[in-house]
Amino acid sequence: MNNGWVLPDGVLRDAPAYTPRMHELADLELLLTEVYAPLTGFLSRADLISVARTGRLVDGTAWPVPVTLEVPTDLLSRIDVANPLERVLVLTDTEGAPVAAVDVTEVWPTRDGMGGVAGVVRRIGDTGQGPFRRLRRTPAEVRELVPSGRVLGVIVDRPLHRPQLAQIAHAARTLAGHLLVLIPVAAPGPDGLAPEALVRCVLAARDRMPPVTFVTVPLVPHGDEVRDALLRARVAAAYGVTHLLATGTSMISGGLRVLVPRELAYDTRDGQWRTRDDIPPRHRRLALTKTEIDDLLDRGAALPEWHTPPAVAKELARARPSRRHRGLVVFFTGLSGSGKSTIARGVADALKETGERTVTLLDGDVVRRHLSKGLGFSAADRDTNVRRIGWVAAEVGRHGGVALCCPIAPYAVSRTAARRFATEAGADFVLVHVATPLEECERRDRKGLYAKARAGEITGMTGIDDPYEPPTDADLVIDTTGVKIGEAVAMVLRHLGAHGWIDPRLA
Ligand SMILES: Nc1ncnc2c1ncn2[C@@H]1O[C@H](COP(=O)(O)OS(=O)(=O)O)[C@@H](OP(=O)(O)O)[C@H]1O
Ligand SMILES: Nc1ncnc2c1ncn2[C@@H]1O[C@H](COP(=O)(O)OP(=O)(O)O)[C@@H](O)[C@H]1O
Repeated sequence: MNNGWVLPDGVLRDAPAYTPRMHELADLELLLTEVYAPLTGFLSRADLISVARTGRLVDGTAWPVPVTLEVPTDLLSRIDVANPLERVLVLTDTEGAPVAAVDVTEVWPTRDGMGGVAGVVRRIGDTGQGPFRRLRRTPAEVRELVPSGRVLGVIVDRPLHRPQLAQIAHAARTLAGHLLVLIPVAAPGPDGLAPEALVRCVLAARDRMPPVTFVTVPLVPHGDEVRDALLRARVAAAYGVTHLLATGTSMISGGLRVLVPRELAYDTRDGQWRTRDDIPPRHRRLALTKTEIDDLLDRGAALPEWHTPPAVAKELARARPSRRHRGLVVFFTGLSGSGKSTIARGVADALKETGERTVTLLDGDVVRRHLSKGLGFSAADRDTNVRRIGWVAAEVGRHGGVALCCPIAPYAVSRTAARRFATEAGADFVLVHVATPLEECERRDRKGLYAKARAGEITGMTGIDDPYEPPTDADLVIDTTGVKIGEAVAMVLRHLGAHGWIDPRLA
């Protein structure tokens, strides 16, 4: 898309550059590939107000969601909207490679240090690489691939098991149309599956589908269920879908015809999936719920073949390995001297002795000497320190290892970030609050820091004159006062064993 907009190279070279946030990059790609047509850029303030009020742009075109770009104000100070040669903003991908230029026609303050930007976008570079990139087809490419006639669209944001596959096959047969499967990939799906894992699961069901074309779409929710459903329908229509298969509870069509599938159940008499009410109760097996499926996967049990094609089950088991094989971050938080390192070391030793898991210990001193070298104890530095630890721990978890982290981690936001990093990496996260009270930590005062802080020789000591926010989301709380070290370690091992992360006999 270049919108007839030609610029001298020098203008692009000197223009300020910015990497938008993930959801903005997703919108950008949909603008550039004309999936969002007739939109050609990020919306103006007047359009945003109009969309919020009426679901229409100022010119009356129906448009369901805000499509916005926010940029730091210091970059905006280099933009002069009155001068076409000085109002160009270059947008780069997460690696910093230029993707698009915005012809900025309006800017306005949004929140502290950030401003909204409106303007037409033009592609100036590739949107880059990524798994399954070849499936990011443009509407024009899809139209080439799909035979003329009716097109049944299904937006697949969860793995397909036999009941959904039977619904799709039935709808395609009824419609006598080609099947177009759209897979949203900009962010983890509602089941928390990484996009590439979702695509693998969907492709694994390919031979159970009627003739089909797959497209991955960088579609992210914009925060309103009804409007997002309208957007999905619009996007489907842009790809040439004529009929949309309703999934979940959403029956919103946005002008498309919608097919509402019946609830199917498994008939044990002949192994067919058919309308639930057509099967006598004693021969009827209902589809497994998400909780039942997760529970089977967590325990490493095979998903039953009557419910899930083996190829899909295999991909799901890879995406969500049993807890005994899944990455795990055990994150200890508490005051200095509460016992975090001592307990973590005991847990590490126990795991190393059995050899059942690989262990990385991200201990305070070592971390501060290497990973966080140069950081101090200001709020910002502590936050950076904890996020770095959380990031590294998540990478350990991504590869199936156990990471044990023991920073004070006084701030809830930093701990929440660490939890998010782990979850996004497909690992589990256990927060252990070592809740030994200050008096006991101070009594231990292994490094003499509390005494120094009381004497006023040092400042900013956690618990004395620096804050500690006790967690409200701890999975395990241990006060080590009067507790033997071995018992505190055993409490953690028991918790890990009871929830399936390690052999319960280890405790
Ligand atoms: N001002 C101040 N406040 C708290 N702690 C201090 C401070 N200055 C140095 N130390 C020593 O540093 C250790 C804590 O570092 P952390 O990396 O765990 O802290 S944080 O999570 O970044 O807040 C901690 O060690 P541990 O006792 O092993 O926790 C302290 O001994
Ligand atoms: N049940 C217990 N668990 C852990 N540490 C204990 C326990 N009882 C006494 N301690 C002592 O408390 C101190 C805790 O120090 P450390 O593990 O370095 O704390 P932190 O890492 O939280 O700063 C150690 O000297 C340890 O021997």
